[in-house]
Amino acid sequence: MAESAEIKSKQRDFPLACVSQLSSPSSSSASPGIVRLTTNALQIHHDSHQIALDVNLPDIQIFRLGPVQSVCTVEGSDAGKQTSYSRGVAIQFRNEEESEAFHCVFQQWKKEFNVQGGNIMNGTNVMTSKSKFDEKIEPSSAKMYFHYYGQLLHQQNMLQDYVRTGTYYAAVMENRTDFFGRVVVDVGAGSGILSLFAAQAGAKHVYAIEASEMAEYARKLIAGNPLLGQRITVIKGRVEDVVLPEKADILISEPMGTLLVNERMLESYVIARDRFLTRNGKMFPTSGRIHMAPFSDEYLFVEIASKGLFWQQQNYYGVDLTPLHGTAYQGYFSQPVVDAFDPRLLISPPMFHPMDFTKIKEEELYEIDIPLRFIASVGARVHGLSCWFDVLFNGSSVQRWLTTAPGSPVTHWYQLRCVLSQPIYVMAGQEITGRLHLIAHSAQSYTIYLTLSAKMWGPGAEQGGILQTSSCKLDLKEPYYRMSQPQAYPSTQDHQPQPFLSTQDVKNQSQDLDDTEIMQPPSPYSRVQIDSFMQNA
Ligand SMILES: C[S@@+](CC[C@H](N)C(=O)[O-])C[C@H]1O[C@@H](n2cnc3c(N)ncnc32)[C@H](O)[C@@H]1O
Repeated sequence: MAESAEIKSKQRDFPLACVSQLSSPSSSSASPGIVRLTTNALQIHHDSHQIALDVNLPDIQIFRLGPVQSVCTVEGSDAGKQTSYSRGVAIQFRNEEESEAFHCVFQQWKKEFNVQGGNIMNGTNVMTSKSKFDEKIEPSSAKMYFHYYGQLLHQQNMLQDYVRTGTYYAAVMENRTDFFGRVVVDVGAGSGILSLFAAQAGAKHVYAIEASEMAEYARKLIAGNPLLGQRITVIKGRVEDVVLPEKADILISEPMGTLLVNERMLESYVIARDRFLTRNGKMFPTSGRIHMAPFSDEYLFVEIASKGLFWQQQNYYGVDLTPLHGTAYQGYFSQPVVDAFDPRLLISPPMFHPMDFTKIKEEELYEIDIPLRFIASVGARVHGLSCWFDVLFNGSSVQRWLTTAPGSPVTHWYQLRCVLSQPIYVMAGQEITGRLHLIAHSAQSYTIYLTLSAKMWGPGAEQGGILQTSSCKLDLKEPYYRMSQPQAYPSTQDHQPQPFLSTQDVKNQSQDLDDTEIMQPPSPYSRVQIDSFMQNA
């Protein structure tokens, strides 16, 4: 690609020896048109269509140059000019426009990274002004969060969720046209798997942004797949902070946490959209929905209520524990339960709260207020609200859903249930109203406020009945993980979400499963007419 050329900076007399390999300036996977530069002591010398850069340390910064006339690299040190460098790059542009375009990007980058006198002051690609991420998130939370994702075992856990990873693969491959020849940004790339999928689908270039130490492993994985890897650039940093040299045609990401919003990574996805995506660019996933329905599960309720019994001992080694019983009891009910439950536990058709990732504002994710209204299909004690989510890949060729609904193939997200310490009773046909109010907190999660109400029939019904209301406050950051083995549901790859199976499907599956694989016996109160859900869903 690059031709040998003798280039000399007119500003400084650079001893440039020329080589003919564009990829020479960096150790790994430079692509045509991209120069990777190590940048701790970067200087730029610009003379019309020529640039020379001194580069020293191995922090990598990337400039997408567009077509360049020639690129030369040089090894050595410019001791006579009081500048030392281990490697230098000289770039000659074909015309003034290309040169100007490069300089615009370079000046913006210098400003954002506080590069003074050719040196990056903080030595990394982190902005010195307080980042949007730091304004919202406690440093201790962020540290633990990125430490978690920096470990291969946790990335493996996600990769081994075949419903998840398989759906992403299918969504990308079935919509190759959305990736072919396009610039892609992988938001929170982790191991780099989605970047590699995008490259398989023919992406022109993929920027894989990853904040944790996993970025190093991603580089390794990508370097080990050179045919794809030559079109992928891993950038270690947070999407709130890194600067990209060009806009993306499509974003790909897996930013979903429990209840869709846990981890608050959706906000980073939206920030990435505003920072990197071209107007009318695509997002994979494109939108999501939080689904909710009241459930009845006596076994779960008794299990949680019993946990606090320990604190009812009046003689624990001579100590009366009962003063803490109330606090412990409430504490157990403040943990949302994460498990895969039988959809027959639902007592009404679900409702959902939609989110369009292409339009939603980041601030709208700080507080999510959902009014609730259900009609009970059966008479039962309502023990709380169950929640799950799905996301849509709205491809140009195929619309593919990834669902985490109860009764669908189990994912590593399972489902989430908020359990009331005071259940309410409803009759079939009765209206249940309430509110699910999620307030984001600085530990990358949400406080959940749930209220469910129903009007009791019977005495007083003529006046509108007696209102039963039950409320609870939960911390999404502190769930009670109650999962057993994943259930052996057959994997479906249908294009539409199937939040519910028919009653017959559920029966058939129960017969297919070993007893040990069934999560819990159905609640005696779970006489749900699932077929009616299908009609209403
Ligand atoms: C759920 S994992 C998904 C990883 C990978 N994309 C996949 O599908 O297997 C999310 C990844 O995003 C990274 N991440 C989260 N917030 C980020 C941010 N603000 N900037 C960059 N990376 C982030 C995490 O470190 C983590 O590796």
